[in-house]
Amino acid sequence: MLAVQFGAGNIGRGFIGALLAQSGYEVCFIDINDKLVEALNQKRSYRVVQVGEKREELEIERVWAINSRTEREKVVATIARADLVTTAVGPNVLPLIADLIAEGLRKRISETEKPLNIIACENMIAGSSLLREHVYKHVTEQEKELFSRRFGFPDAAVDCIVPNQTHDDPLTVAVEPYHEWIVDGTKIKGEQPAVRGMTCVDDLTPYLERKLYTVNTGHAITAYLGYACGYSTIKEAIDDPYIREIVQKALGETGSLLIDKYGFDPEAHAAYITKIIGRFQNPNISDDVTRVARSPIRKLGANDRLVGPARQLLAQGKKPENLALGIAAALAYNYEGDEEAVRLQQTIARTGIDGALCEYAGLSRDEELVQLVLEQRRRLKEVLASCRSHTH
Ligand SMILES: NC(=O)c1ccc[n+]([C@@H]2O[C@H](COP(=O)([O-])OP(=O)(O)OC[C@H]3O[C@@H](n4cnc5c(N)ncnc54)[C@H](O)[C@@H]3O)[C@@H](O)[C@H]2O)c1
Ligand SMILES: O=P(O)(O)OC[C@@H](O)[C@@H](O)[C@H](O)[C@H](O)CO
Repeated sequence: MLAVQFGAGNIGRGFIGALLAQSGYEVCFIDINDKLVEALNQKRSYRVVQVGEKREELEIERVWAINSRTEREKVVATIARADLVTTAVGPNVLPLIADLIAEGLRKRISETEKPLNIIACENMIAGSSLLREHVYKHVTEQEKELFSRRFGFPDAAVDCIVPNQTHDDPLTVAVEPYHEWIVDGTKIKGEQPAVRGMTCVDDLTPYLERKLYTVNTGHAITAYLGYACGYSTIKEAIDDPYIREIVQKALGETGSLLIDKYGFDPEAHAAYITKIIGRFQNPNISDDVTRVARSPIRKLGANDRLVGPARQLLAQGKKPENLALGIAAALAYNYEGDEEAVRLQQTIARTGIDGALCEYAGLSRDEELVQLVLEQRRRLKEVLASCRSHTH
């Protein structure tokens, strides 16, 4: 069995590629990073280190790579004979790989009738559906019909914290021991892929929203408040009782939404939140706040981890003050090493906070959430004055 994994980065190697290889797939990584591609082809294996209470090392074998910048034909031919295609490249990159996938699927149709599933493992709502839309921009109406019968684009939720790596060996990747991979089983074409650790469900939305609006909401607020308070890592930030309290309250807000919408058991959900905060505190992982805070414009998107739940709560007549504080902190994110942060600050300088929320979060100036965020900006100043890094 052959799996094609777009993205040989942190989650690509540390989680998706590792599970695929452990399930008996030969894994072909597609990436544009010359160093990674060369190293994978030279070594044909890499090490995954699970760092929890216990440390466990796994050698991931039968892997190789193709550089999609220089070897397009090879990528197309490999997709044509693959048994599964997955991606972990970042939501903004999905449109950039769509033409290559379309070409690969076109070639496949000329060679075999076997169905194929393409699963985008990105932190977003309906990532595979979005990838399908982009792929369909590169095919004819007639091809679309055949593609729809033959190729599945099941959406997925993936959860495993994989920080930026700092080993001498460019392929070794340290990951947390926790992981979850849930796929929309109703959109799979042909047989369900046999992947260890992957669960197929009939209704993905509750799982996807639970993950994005708990793990990623909490993570983002920790990162933006942590950055504002001068912390470097997620652990340092969440260990500040002031920040932890706000994160806990924000997750109480998203929790009330999720319990209401999907009927999750309140006690089980409270335990889920506790577990997640414990994951942020993992002493064996050093996760930079700037990794978790990356791409603030994407993270301020209308359905993303901050604005998505905040808008839904307001529609229910609730006032998500802590989410709004998180949004205010995201808007204050001015890290110069992040291209989106720089653009966000330029937009704010030109149009104000409300202008930026209209442009990036799809809000209108008179919307309640905009007012709430403006109010919470004042509270942000108090937080900065009270957090431990400033009081010590
Ligand atoms: N790291 C995590 O903890 C984690 C967990 C769950 C989900 N995710 C999601 O997985 C995705 C990737 O995150 P990551 O942390 O692994 O990022 P990363 O930057 O470590 O990896 C992304 C990889 O994609 C490659 N890439 C970029 N453009 C490409 C292109 N045009 N074609 C092929 N490859 C290309 C990069 O070179 C890089 O190796 C994101 O959507 C992220 O939200 C990450
Ligand atoms: O990958 P992003 O930029 O959407 O979000 C940053 C982190 O919150 C994210 O990568 C988490 O580590 C991951 O989603 C945990 O499952």
